[in-house]
Amino acid sequence: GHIFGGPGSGKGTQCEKIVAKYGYTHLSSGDLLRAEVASGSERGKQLQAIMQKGELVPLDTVLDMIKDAMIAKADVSKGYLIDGYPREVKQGEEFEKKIGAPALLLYVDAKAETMVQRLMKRGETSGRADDNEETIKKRLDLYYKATEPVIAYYEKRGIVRKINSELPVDEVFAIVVKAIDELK
Ligand SMILES: Nc1nc2c(ncn2[C@@H]2O[C@H](COP(=O)(O)OP(=O)(O)OP(=O)(O)O)[C@@H](O)[C@H]2O)c(=O)[nH]1
Ligand SMILES: O=c1ccn([C@@H]2O[C@H](COP(=O)(O)OP(=O)(O)O)[C@@H](O)[C@H]2O)c(=O)[nH]1
Ligand SMILES: [Mg+2]
Repeated sequence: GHIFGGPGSGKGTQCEKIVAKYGYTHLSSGDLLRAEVASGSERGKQLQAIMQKGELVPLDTVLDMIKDAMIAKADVSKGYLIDGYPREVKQGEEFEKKIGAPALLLYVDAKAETMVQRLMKRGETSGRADDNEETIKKRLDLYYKATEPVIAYYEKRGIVRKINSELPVDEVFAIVVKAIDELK
């Protein structure tokens, strides 16, 4: 399945707990991109510039990275948990064409104000170049403009489970567990 939500909504936090309980293969598109940046490659340098501005990396680049990572884990995987993807409707369409439809979309939802607060706090220690006020604002704008419409696309298939991530982490996780177990 996919886990979906705005910047700082708690995707990464919930993914860690889901992986510990269910053993799914966690693939975060943001983490894959940051790994490429950390490698110091030419492509990494281009990605770094885009991410620092809070813009979206071209669709094919991200999809290829996810696909390669899925293939690399295919023989040991109990299922995939894809974090922070798709970021726009077109990406969702391409994912379905090249890989397949997700079984579930966990939509962790928090208020804009909450997300900004969490990211500012995370920025004190994360070392992430995009956890600063200016970039956070751009990531949020882009989220509402380009990413949120993805929900409507999947809602038509009845696979969206919306979860209020304003609650404490463990309460959010209890709802996540229910959504996953209902599916099994
Ligand atoms: N109160 C509360 N805080 C949370 C919850 N989930 C995450 N946080 C805090 O919010 C911050 C951001 O959470 P992440 O899990 O990194 O958010 P993310 O959605 O992965 O964000 P990106 O990496 O920017 O995509 C973290 O530093 C957490 O401590 C939650 O359910 N409740
Ligand atoms: O599928 C993706 C995932 C991430 N990004 C880029 O990577 C950054 C960080 O993404 P992440 O999911 O880690 O954090 P979020 O934007 O949700 O705070 C984004 O702002 C984008 O620039 C992207 O372009 N496509
Ligand atoms: Mg994250």
